[in-house]
Amino acid sequence: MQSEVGPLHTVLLHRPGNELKRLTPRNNDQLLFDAIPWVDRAQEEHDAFAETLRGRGVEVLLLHELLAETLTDTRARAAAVHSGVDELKVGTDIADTLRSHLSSADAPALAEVLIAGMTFEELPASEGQSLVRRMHHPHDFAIEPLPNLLFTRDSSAWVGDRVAIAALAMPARRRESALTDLVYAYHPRFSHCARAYGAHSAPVEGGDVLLLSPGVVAIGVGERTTPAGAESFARSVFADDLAHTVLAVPITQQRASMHLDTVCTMVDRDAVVMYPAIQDSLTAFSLRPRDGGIDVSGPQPFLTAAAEAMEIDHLRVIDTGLDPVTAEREQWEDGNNTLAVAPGVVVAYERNAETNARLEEAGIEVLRISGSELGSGRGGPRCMSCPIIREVL
Ligand SMILES: NC(=O)NCCC[C@H](N)C(=O)O
Repeated sequence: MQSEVGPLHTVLLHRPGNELKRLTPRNNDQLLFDAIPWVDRAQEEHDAFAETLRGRGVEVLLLHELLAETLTDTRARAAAVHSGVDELKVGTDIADTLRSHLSSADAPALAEVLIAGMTFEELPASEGQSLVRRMHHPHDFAIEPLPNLLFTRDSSAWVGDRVAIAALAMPARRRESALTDLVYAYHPRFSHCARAYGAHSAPVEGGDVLLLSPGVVAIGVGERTTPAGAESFARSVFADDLAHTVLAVPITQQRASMHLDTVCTMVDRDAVVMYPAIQDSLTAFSLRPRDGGIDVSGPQPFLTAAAEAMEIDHLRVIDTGLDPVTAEREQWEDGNNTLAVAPGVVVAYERNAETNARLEEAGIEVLRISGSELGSGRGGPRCMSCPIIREVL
């Protein structure tokens, strides 16, 4: 994977399932959703998203299916049971009960529990009633559900022929990368894939990683990816010879711009769609390998640093030309979060009518999908997809 826009060959999605049914007005903030999605409709929207990609010749892999296949491997099962049970949270008695329950579940059932979680009420009956079980509300989670698994972009990201397992910043999402890690480690399809970064490193989330051109990676640093994460990610891609320049891009630490791809995504070889409010203020530090270390220069304007590193005259910005209120509304609804399936062809939420119209005026083909329910987790087509293979441009 060397770019954001090379013809998309294979992508990893997660069709939302029962984990979304765990969301309530009491837990949605902690689980990073802004509303309570209508699950059947979210699934329909997601199916239509997958069909749009298949219609363009893209091979769609579904994470739940891959995980169930992975868990037929006994080593993967052992690691999965280990990662699913938090002994500090449930105490030793329940941890033992849970481990033996999960160890005896078949692969699809185990995959389902690891994704949808388990409440104390759903725990298998055991002898006696431990203090932990008696003091927890029956609807509290013994295993937390993973509703944000839908956003496959964030828990792993491919750079070149290597996969980076993200180190996720938010507690509600940390367990996601344990599952993607298992799939890449034990699923036969990935048995030969090499790693670029590890889940036990400083926080880096895939939504912050943009492959601007072969050898040039931009990393947003803000609410999720930390400066230390960007630095160690750069060290890792330099060591593996996957990049010659990493741009570390400070973004505002707030929910509306939680990842770099919420304000800027590539729509063509030399073009981005960008939230107008940040266009002039976005900056970047340029990191390059030097003498076994890292040389840091800047900061300079992001567009200048990007064009220089990409060796192009300038990076075209699709000037969405929106009034500030419309721009803010459409940015919040992931108007800037497009997924390119080929240079100049992107998938976007239909609701961002004005941004999409401006993309089309600039010559970009827009494949519209509906996302009224999918968007309640605050993520668009790019967030909901992890490209695995793109053709080289
Ligand atoms: N790349 C992205 O921007 N992903 C969207 C993640 C949304 C999710 N609810 C989160 O807060 O992490």
